[in-house]
Amino acid sequence: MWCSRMALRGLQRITPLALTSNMQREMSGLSRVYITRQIPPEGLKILRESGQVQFQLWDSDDIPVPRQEMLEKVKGADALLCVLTEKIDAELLDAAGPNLKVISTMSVGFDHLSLEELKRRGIRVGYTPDVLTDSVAELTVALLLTTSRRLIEATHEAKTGGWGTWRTLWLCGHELANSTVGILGLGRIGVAIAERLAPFKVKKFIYTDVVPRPELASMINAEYVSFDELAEQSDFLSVCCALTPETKEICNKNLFSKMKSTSIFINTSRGGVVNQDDLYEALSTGQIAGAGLDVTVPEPLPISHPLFTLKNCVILPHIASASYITRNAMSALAANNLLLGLRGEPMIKELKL
Ligand SMILES: O=C(O)C(=O)CO
Repeated sequence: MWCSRMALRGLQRITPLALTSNMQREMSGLSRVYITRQIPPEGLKILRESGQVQFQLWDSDDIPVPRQEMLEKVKGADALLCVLTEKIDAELLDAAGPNLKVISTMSVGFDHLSLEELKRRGIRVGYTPDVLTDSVAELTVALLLTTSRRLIEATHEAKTGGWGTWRTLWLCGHELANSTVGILGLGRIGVAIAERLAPFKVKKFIYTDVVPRPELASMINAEYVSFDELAEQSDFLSVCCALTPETKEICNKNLFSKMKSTSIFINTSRGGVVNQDDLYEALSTGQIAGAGLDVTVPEPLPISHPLFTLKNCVILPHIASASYITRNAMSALAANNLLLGLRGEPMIKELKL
């Protein structure tokens, strides 16, 4: 059902069957929005109270909207609010039709959006950077320590009888003190991770990117190095770059073969930047010491996947931004971007296409 503020208060029932969507829109004066997921309450509240839109949503957080359902439901919409599991491509934009003016994604990543198509059609795109930086940086540090200090293995041993006497080299890991931490793709999140790691007495931060980022680098005293130098020198390598055609599977056997056998690889960006077969090889042969992944291809990673068999690989189910505050902030920002976009005003966070 399309829900406007009035309808939600039970003052008005939408929608006489004989009217086309354009007629309904013109009569109500409200823009039509399709929301592809049950998003956290802050965003829904903003949309409801705006008096600007009527919306219809896929009312589940547990199952993504089936593609066919979405293709039908977007017909005639003025705006879509989506999450990262929905592919917004030419087929979907065709299904939505010419009224569609705004896509607002509740994510900082935008690899699920066909940007060329959106640009060609003059559709504006909102996204949600910044509000999730703290949460993602925090989780990255947690994952890094969990992997490097082998916490999952350790709790498993403690629970299952593997805890014998105190042993001199049992469950030894790698420490951050005096280490070199490398960041692949320096942006807000990379800086926030480094700021949190610095108090662990990291010796040096290095980074690589398409071009040097002196302003960001100066915040964490990081040195710009080549891709190969990053691989060779990092004791901990944290992937923070966006997934683009250029970064697809950039972490492959070429990178892993240059890393130290004591190095820890961490990925909280997108699974697609890693060649998982090459990573499995590097982990299982001891080419690198361990990997912590919050993101994989596909998601969810099938439980039969070989990476799950490795003790030195910690896999999380894409939860880097999963704190109540952050997810509500993302939801609110996505709603506000959408409303501003529909009014033809600058969004709070808009992708430059
Ligand atoms: O916002 C994103 O892009 C995410 O991956 C959510 O953590």
